[in-house]
Amino acid sequence: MQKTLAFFKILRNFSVSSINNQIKKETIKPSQNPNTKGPHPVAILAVLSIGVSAYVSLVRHRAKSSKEDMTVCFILGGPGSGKGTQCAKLVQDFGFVHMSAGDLLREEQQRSGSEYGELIQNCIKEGKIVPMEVTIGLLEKKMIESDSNRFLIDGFPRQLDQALAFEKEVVESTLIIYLECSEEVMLKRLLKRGETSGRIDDNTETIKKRFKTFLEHSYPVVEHYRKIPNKVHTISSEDSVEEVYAKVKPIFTELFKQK
Ligand SMILES: Nc1ncnc2c1ncn2[C@@H]1O[C@H](COP(=O)(O)OP(=O)(O)OP(=O)(O)O)[C@@H](O)[C@H]1O
Ligand SMILES: O=c1ccn([C@@H]2O[C@H](COP(=O)(O)O)[C@@H](O)[C@H]2O)c(=O)[nH]1
Repeated sequence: MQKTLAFFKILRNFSVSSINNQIKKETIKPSQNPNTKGPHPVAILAVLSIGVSAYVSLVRHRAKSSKEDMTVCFILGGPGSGKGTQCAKLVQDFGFVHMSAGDLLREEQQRSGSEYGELIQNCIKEGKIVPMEVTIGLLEKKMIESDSNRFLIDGFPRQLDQALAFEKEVVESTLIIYLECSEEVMLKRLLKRGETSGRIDDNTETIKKRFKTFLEHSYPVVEHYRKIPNKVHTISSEDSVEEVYAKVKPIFTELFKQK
């Protein structure tokens, strides 16, 4: 069952309080850490209540999926390379659940009461990467809540340590699509999108920072997976949406023929 979601690890890890604890571990000195004397009763209650609903989802999910059925694909590429656009088409043709890490973070940022709102907003504005405990927690939650066994993870992992953590703690990826696009084309697309998107990072200053972060931190993820034969499918995404999809679609047709 290695390829199946590590459900019990998820139950162990997944909960807002769990994310809190992991982040607090990084920021609270041991002498200040209230957890050193054991979990706070409120934390136990939170874990229990979240755990019950997660367990219900788990039972529903497990009934529908087995490890052999799980398909988890990372859709990677620079900002504006067309990841979300291609994912939308794959959802229609192959019934994937599309999980955009950026969208999940923006939702969490806007969720009233989120204690990560400010952190996420600052990272997005500066084109920086949000700590992986937050992102992986949100991805896990969405996977647990879903009844599907086909997932497209768009724009994650953003960094090699995220890739390693996700594959160890959650599930191994099936394949990776890397959409290759020049900065010139991506900049043009993002500025056009910025006319209507309302996104705080679709502006020249932030886009330049996002390009830098991509090259320094995210591209090494692609290079890492390229060491595994046939794992990464590199597709030029400079052509029209339909032309790009004509290269993407057969990869999945072939994949599901084998499954
Ligand atoms: N092949 C294409 N040709 C022309 N425009 C495209 C193409 N693919 C996507 N676009 C447009 O470019 C913009 C960025 O596309 P999309 O949101 O899919 O990229 P992304 O890689 O998901 O971006 P981000 O990482 O910033 O979320 C959108 O406005 C989209 O309509
Ligand atoms: O795994 C992730 C995904 C995204 N971010 C942050 O969000 C913005 C926007 O991401 P898009 O994929 O372009 O929607 C990105 O620049 C990061 O700041 C992240 O930290 N981790």
